[in-house]
Amino acid sequence: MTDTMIGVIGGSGLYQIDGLQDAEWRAVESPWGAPSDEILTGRLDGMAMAFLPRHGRGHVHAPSDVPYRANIDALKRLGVTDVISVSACGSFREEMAPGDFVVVDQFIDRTFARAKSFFGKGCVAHVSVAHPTCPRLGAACVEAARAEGIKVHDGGTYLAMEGPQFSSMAESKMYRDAWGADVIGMTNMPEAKLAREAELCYASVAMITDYDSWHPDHGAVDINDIIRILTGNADKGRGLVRRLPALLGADRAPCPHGCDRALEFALMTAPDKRDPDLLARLDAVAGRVLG
Ligand SMILES: CSC[C@H]1O[C@H](OP(=O)(O)O)[C@H](O)[C@@H]1O
Ligand SMILES: Nc1ncnc2[nH]cnc12
Repeated sequence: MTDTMIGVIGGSGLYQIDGLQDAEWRAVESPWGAPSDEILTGRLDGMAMAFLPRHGRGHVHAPSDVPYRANIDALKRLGVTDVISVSACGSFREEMAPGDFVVVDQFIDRTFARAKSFFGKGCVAHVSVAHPTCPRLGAACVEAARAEGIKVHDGGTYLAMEGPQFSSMAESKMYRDAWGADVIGMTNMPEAKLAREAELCYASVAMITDYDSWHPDHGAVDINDIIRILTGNADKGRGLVRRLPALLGADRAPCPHGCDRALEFALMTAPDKRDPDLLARLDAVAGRVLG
């Protein structure tokens, strides 16, 4: 058993959470660069928690510029075991309406301008992302959302696009009709892949703000509409987070899905061929298997 520590990555419209005891914004250094912002640490119902605004307070980082590796490394360094990613997204499904939440369980990664791995030359590793989110953590998010009275969809495929522009109508229809995506956003990749490499359980709570551009009765995505929905959603997101300590419990059994052991058989580079500089940077992410 280890102690559960929840890390929340707040997306657009969620730049802080309230109600933490001993709350303190802390600068966390990472060998992967500076995280998006300081990290708010504290305790919620006795459980350690860390909150990091993905775009920084004041929304300074564009989706392509979010320091995803530094963010995940910094959370791991603080002792986080379970990451809840909160994001705004567009919907490809009539029944997934603005204001609803989706606990995402699959991704299509269309991003192309981001560093996607902690590993590489000098320490190659291949982890599985067949099931990129943690079912145990996702189930807790669904339960927390229902307890808060939020309309939540249990499962959905999130298409991660590069942005920062929204999709054309042709792209939107292709993602929906040909590719079967349910929602679209710009940030959950490579975040989810990096969390897996760092052996962190990861769940994605997507808050629907719009119908992207496929819907015949809705026009193009309008940022003003998104902000209006986000303002209403932020409190719902905070309510969901407040319920998690009671649902997850302080004593953390090993993840039944193996998220916390993802690197067990992943390292390929022979020990004598490993790059000491890269190994030093991997101290938090892969210390368990690198020794
Ligand atoms: C404010 S609309 C576009 C912006 O919102 C989403 O951000 P996040 O996932 O951090 O909530 C989307 O991915 C875009 O970055
Ligand atoms: N339609 C959309 N496409 C990409 N990211 C989004 N974030 C919120 N709505 C979005």
